[in-house]
Amino acid sequence: MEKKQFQAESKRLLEMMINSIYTQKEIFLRELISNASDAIDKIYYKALTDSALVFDNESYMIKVVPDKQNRTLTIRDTGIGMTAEELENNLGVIAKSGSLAFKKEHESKDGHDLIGQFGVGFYSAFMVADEVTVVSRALGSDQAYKWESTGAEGYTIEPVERAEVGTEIVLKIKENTEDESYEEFLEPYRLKSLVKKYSDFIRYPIKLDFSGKRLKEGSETEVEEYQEEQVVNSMVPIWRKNKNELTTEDYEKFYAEKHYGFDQPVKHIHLSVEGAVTYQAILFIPETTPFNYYTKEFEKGLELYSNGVLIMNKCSDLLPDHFGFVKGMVDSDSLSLNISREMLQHDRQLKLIAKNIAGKIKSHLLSLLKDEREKYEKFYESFGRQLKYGAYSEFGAQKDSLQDLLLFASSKEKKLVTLDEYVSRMPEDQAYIYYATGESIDRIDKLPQTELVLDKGYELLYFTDDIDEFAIKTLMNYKDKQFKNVSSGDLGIEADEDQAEQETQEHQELFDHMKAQLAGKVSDVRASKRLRKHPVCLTTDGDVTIDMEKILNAMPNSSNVKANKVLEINPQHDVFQSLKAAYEQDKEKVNLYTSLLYNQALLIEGLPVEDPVEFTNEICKIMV
Ligand SMILES: Nc1ncnc2c1ncn2[C@@H]1O[C@H](COP(=O)(O)OP(=O)(O)OP(=O)(O)O)[C@@H](O)[C@H]1O
Repeated sequence: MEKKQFQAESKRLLEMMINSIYTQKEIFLRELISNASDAIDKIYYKALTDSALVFDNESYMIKVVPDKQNRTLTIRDTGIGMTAEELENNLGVIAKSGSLAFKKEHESKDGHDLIGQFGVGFYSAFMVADEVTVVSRALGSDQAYKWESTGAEGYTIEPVERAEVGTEIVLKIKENTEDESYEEFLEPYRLKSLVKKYSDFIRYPIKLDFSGKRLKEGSETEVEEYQEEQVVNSMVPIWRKNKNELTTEDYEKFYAEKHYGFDQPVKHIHLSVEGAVTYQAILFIPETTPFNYYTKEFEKGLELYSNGVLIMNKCSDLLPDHFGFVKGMVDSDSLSLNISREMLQHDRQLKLIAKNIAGKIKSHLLSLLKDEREKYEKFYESFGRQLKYGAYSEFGAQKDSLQDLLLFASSKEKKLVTLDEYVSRMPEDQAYIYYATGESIDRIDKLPQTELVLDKGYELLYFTDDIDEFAIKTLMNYKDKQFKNVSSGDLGIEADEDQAEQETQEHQELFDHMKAQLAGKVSDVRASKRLRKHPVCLTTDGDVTIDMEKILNAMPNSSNVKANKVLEINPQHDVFQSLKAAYEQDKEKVNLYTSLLYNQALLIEGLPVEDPVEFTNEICKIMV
């Protein structure tokens, strides 16, 4: 029999294919199953226009048969088959896709879209096989043909007998090497898991035989041998089903089966979008943070399917960072895939899908916040920090779309509130949105700086997360109301300003004396407008607050940021009377008091005293 040579380009291409196009050997099964599914689809198409042909779903299937003894793996289908000419053209010429030609001839409009388009998938078989044999009988023909090849050397075609229409591809699986085990492709359970991974939603049943030993039904000791055929794929993708037919349990089951997480998602979003882009998606908002979520190891992304076949496990381009917690999948037929299907060629479609998805996620989160507050708060506990970080990063590029999703603890009923809730109940005379920073709500409540704002009956937001103040500084304002740290120089509460200024002027000499003593530590000492019961506190002038100073300086490579600190003294407090008296009689005592008051203010702020030994000595001095 004459051995035909692959065309010269084909020969090179085949070598390239076997060695470099695909990164994973296991995808050969996906490619062969996709071809088998295409071949069945082609009968379906023909039946649409040929009344003599009846397409009844029952008769069509794909069977995968491993044979360990002969070291072969067979993929058999009941599809349209190939004539000798088609075998020659489709399998003898690499990069020639019979499926693409067929697709052009039969424009599909009903979702039965063929998968093949490049004319290379078949050759991935040579990644795991030394020899590939294809026996095929075309629809409408009595004669079958056998195509056989051991790779780059060429192929033979000869007539053979085959009872049914369809194709059978037999792979002679390679011997194991030191680094590679090919044998795994002869294990039914491994094959099943590959079908589940890549081809679960192929429309036709994919069958595999399983055999082994098991306990006889009803008996606890008697063992029997069994052999059974199982359909291993789910066939109908849940995302192609009508939302009305699905229950929350169906979605939760899908979430668990797909190993998206061990938790129960707080919400699922089922999308079926048609228009500028066409895609289906099922997205989940998880409840709990994956253990590595806030680390570099975490990889965001959605599963990407094209025509029901898995293309990419984690397509990160589909999700913006601030929604990186979302799990799920997208299936679109309108993507341009590259030859190995491992990458997307033009990302215009993908960008459109990603933008569309981000909008949908946002609107679903907003409706969760509005209609199911408790669930939203649960979600926010896990991923709120991500949203705040999203508002802050990229110089606030996303702040407008994220600000309404933010929640902060508030002094009113000690609950989480949205910025909108805060602003909508602000009294008319309140000019700013007030917040205080600290380690915990308890600590903040004890801060002297909060006294005036709370006395006024204004609501206070508690910022206990490092990112809070940075996020809010990026927002700058919300509904035209600026944010104001209760420790900032000017609180915008008018009534007390004049009096404080008067007091500062009255005692200017004393304050100047104290300021000179604290040179390099504080930029000013003045009478406080905000203190009620406490004698002293630290505030800041300018943009950098004490908390920001702490956070920025704790970062690696910090550039030693300094907040402009101001020591505020409460002129109504008894301590101030002692200070005044000392200033008139004993300057040394003033210095001692100044140092003590400054160190107290540091402690209240949660900052370390600069010289603890000196500080305790000073306390002893006033005790004796
Ligand atoms: N099981 C099969 N039954 C019928 N025809 C087949 C079968 N397998 C392959 N073919 C034919 O061989 C052609 C080449 O297959 P191959 O997998 O190389 O490329 P493809 O499926 O067209 O494109 P892709 O590279 O995108 O998978 C197919 O287009 C199809 O016409």
